[in-house]
Amino acid sequence: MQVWKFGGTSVGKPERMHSIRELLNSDPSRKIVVLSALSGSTNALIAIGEAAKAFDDAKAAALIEDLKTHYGLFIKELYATPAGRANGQTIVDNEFGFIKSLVGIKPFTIKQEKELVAEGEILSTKMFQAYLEEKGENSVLLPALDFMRIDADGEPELATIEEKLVTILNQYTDKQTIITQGFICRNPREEVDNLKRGGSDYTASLIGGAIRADEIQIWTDIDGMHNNDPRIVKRTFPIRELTFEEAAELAYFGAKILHPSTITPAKLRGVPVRLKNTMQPEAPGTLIANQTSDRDIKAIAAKDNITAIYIHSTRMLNAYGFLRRVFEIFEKYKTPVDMITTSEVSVSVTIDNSENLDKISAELREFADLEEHDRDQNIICIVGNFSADKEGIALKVLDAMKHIPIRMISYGASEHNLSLLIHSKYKAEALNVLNERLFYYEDAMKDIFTAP
Ligand SMILES: Nc1ncnc2c1ncn2[C@@H]1O[C@H](COP(=O)(O)OP(=O)(O)O)[C@@H](O)[C@H]1O
Ligand SMILES: N[C@@H](CC(=O)OP(=O)(O)O)C(=O)O
Repeated sequence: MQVWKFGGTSVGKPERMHSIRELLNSDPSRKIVVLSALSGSTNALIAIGEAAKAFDDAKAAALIEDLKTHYGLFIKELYATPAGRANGQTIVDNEFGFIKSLVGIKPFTIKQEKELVAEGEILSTKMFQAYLEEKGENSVLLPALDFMRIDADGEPELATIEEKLVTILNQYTDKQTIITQGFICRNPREEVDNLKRGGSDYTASLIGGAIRADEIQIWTDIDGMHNNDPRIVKRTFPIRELTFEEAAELAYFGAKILHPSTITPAKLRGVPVRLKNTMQPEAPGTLIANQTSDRDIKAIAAKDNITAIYIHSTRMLNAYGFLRRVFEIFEKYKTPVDMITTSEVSVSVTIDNSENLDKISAELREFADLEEHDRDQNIICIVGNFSADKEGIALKVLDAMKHIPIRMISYGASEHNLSLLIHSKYKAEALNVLNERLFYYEDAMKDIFTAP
């Protein structure tokens, strides 16, 4: 069995949903199909929630009407028959009736907000299942809220997911296609919750891991993971193969095509992940698996909104226990640290969640001196096979960056990652100069020095 996930752009237009059906039928394997909300819907639902929170009923009602109109037009093109359209209209009327009732609850709490945001995936999957039914396909809609669980820390409970899903799937052995929602889940209080923005990729990987799928395919609007951010850099190309470790580093450090946690369940259960393009299905895409390929430097990614914290020990040389005390504070505030550099008396760290920064700083000041934090920083992450015997990689990176001020460097923690901290104003320049130096320079040199 395979798990195929289609993102917001892949379900965002009626004709795209038609293409998904064709894609599903062009491959004989049984599949669990994970769908995101129509592109733009999650943002629109969040905006409705913001208006409700602010007691701005008129604004909330207007935003709801706009979104409902969008869905009304969508279903007109999605279905071919009057019966199909009537079915689609019932789905839209029911879900928007529910959305209105949610927004009417005062005060509008986080519980209602999560139920509201979940409506994006509920609508897309119900509409798609009704479309497959109209076409007489052998499919069923399986609510993710029946099996997708997170714990009190927001972490998915893989064992529970596996147990519930396997039991449910046993009832549908005759179904060729099983549709479910990405992103949404239940928390330990049984409330509707979610896996955070972009979380449908994670759903697909959790399902793929839970059922030990043959393959997980993430279908999106680009022909695989590119060697650099195509929104910022012009000359990028798709990478054919990545190891789980390389893909995890890229996703964590900003390659938007994958949710940062996607790789973990797939890697745990050894399920390969393939990134494919809905608009160009014949393109090979990117295969993420255990194998390595020989190119040393694979790709570059950038993570935004980073804050750097510079901590100096007041006890000076040979103080032990200092790092433990520092990291206990970050642990206490559940704030992950991305980059770390140390000297004998100082440690610098970066974080991307600065929600508790004031409290963290106050506790650090009890035993350390802090410099002023550097906000609006960017981590540039170069990913590849950097095993200890490889020469010259850092030289190439630093050569490319010679005109850009570097605040921190992290190299050697993993064999797959070299990270640099720079101010975000240099991000586009850094991605572009690294792209030219790391991926095109040698070829350009060959052209210059090879006699025609
Ligand atoms: N290194 C990269 N390789 C490929 N795409 C990337 C990369 N970095 C950023 N992206 C962006 O990720 C987008 C796909 O992710 P996303 O919008 O979340 O898709 P979906 O809606 O299908 O989940 C691409 O359109 C591309 O602009
Ligand atoms: N709808 C969610 C989940 C998601 O993963 O979307 P996408 O597959 O379009 O990134 C979001 O917008 O965050």
